[in-house]
Amino acid sequence: MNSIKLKAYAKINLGLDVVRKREDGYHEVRMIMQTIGLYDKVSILRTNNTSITVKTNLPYLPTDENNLVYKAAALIKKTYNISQGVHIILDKKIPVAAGLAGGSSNAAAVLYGLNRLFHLRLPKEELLALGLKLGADVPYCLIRGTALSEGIGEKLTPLPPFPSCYVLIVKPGINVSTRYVYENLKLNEEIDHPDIDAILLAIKENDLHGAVKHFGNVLETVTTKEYPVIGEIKEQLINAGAITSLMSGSGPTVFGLFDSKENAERAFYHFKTGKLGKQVYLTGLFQPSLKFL
Ligand SMILES: C[C@](O)(CO)[C@H](O)COP(=O)(O)OP(=O)(O)OC[C@H]1O[C@@H](n2ccc(N)nc2=O)[C@H](O)[C@@H]1O
Ligand SMILES: Nc1ncnc2c1ncn2[C@@H]1O[C@H](COP(=O)(O)OP(=O)(O)OP(=O)(O)O)[C@@H](O)[C@H]1O
Repeated sequence: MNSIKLKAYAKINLGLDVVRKREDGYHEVRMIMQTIGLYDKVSILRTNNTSITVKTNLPYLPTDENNLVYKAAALIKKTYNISQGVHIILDKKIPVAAGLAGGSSNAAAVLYGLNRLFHLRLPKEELLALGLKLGADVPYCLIRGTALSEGIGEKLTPLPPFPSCYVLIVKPGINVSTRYVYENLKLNEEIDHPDIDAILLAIKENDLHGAVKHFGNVLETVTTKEYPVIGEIKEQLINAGAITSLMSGSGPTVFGLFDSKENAERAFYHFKTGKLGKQVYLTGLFQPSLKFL
């Protein structure tokens, strides 16, 4: 095999709670993760030289060692002493710096792909550990589906599939750095913590409406203050018939879940033709039948 083509899916956080700040600056989290149908295409080709080259459809993305796919390939090459080079073609559709783990998902695809291409036969634990070196969301992006994520994102517990629904993604035209959001989070008594255990219970009972009642993201306390557009999108999603609306990850993307196709399509049209959403996608949940790991 000389090449491999993969789909790298985006995630949303159905619940995001921060338990405490660790001494190293990272935060201990409890999150419910969900893969959605929006994906980037990642093609990896073995070459006749020793270098890593990256090509992407987005001119503003780095193609050097600052791209997470480059980092993932370099990590594999160095760790397993591989001299052969690779060329990676990245066709991006997932909004960048959006809270949808686009870069992390691309990196996970490269780890998985190179494990296959170079016949490394790495055990799951080893791939997950390599993933964590690249970013807190990368291990989850290898597992995919519905999962509980704890620690800084490395303690993963697969969950039963979240009940089926429509997902509307609305990203306003602002960029938010994950690091900035965590650094500015104030964990005081005023913070409203989502009830992650109640969401877990509802998922086990396949209770869509029961689950969404408990959704919440503590990182909104940082971003909605600074960017009121996030709150406006959340409100408009509810007015358009969403059964819940929430910011994903560190934002600024907001998602709405719908139990009716008609409402979801009407809301899609509303945001597509409106001013608040720069990038708008109507998709669904993605439950992989074939897991990366
Ligand atoms: C916001 C989420 O996307 C939710 O899924 C993740 O918690 C962030 O995952 P990520 O973007 O893969 O995070 P990394 O690339 O490892 O870290 C980016 C920055 O976020 C902060 N960070 C990240 C994860 C975490 N549990 N605590 C943190 O404080 C750190 O300051 C770090 O400098
Ligand atoms: N393959 C990649 N795809 C997207 N961004 C990348 C990639 N490699 C490096 N980056 C850089 O990483 C930054 C964050 O990108 P990304 O799209 O992964 O953020 P995110 O969706 O907020 O991730 P998360 O939800 O994990 O916080 C961007 O500023 C971008 O320049």
